[in-house]
Amino acid sequence: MFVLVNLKAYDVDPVEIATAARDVAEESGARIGVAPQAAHLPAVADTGVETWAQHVSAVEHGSHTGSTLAEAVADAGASGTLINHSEKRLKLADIDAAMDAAERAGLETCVCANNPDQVGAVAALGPDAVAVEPPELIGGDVSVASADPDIVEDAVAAANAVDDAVAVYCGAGVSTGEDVDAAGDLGAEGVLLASGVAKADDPRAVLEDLVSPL
Ligand SMILES: O=C[C@H](O)COP(=O)(O)O
Repeated sequence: MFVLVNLKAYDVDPVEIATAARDVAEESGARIGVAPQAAHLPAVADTGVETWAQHVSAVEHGSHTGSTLAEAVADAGASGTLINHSEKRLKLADIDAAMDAAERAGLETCVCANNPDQVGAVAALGPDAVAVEPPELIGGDVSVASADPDIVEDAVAAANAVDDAVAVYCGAGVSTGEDVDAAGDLGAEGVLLASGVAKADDPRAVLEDLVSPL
């Protein structure tokens, strides 16, 4: 199971969380990634943790002020990127172009989707992974695996029907090892989470708990 921690725009110390994630990954052998703000990518990558971008734009080098260029993200130390997060949604054509940009830059891709139908649609574009996240559960206290297990199983089925090489992650409300375990039981190969770590008093303890069943 991959545990991918998205720091969104939370008021956190990204290096402190990245350092904790690196240590917990090393101690447990679990795969943990951290996706900070784009400006924090180099500092987070310098800790040695697996570093992801939260977004890349559907652009190449050129006159694209304000964009997040995939090549710049890779130069900053990221090895992967989220695309189409529920809080940064794109049109299908732009998801496709952002994936092209990520692949051009050598970034692993995880395309987010709200439901199994969208999972099937974006799986057809050939990302490395898709992450299903019901928007109404994002930021809440109840894990998607408990609140809506069917959506995870249906997302796995939808992705497999299109391309069984595409890994399926799930997210929203994940904050404990029990949640990670339940997600795995439903067929997910990873979890995408944010507030459970970013808003915790002790992020390292949460990370330790998250990987405890792995
Ligand atoms: O990127 C992470 C997801 O939106 C889940 O966020 P959450 O763990 O705060 O529910």
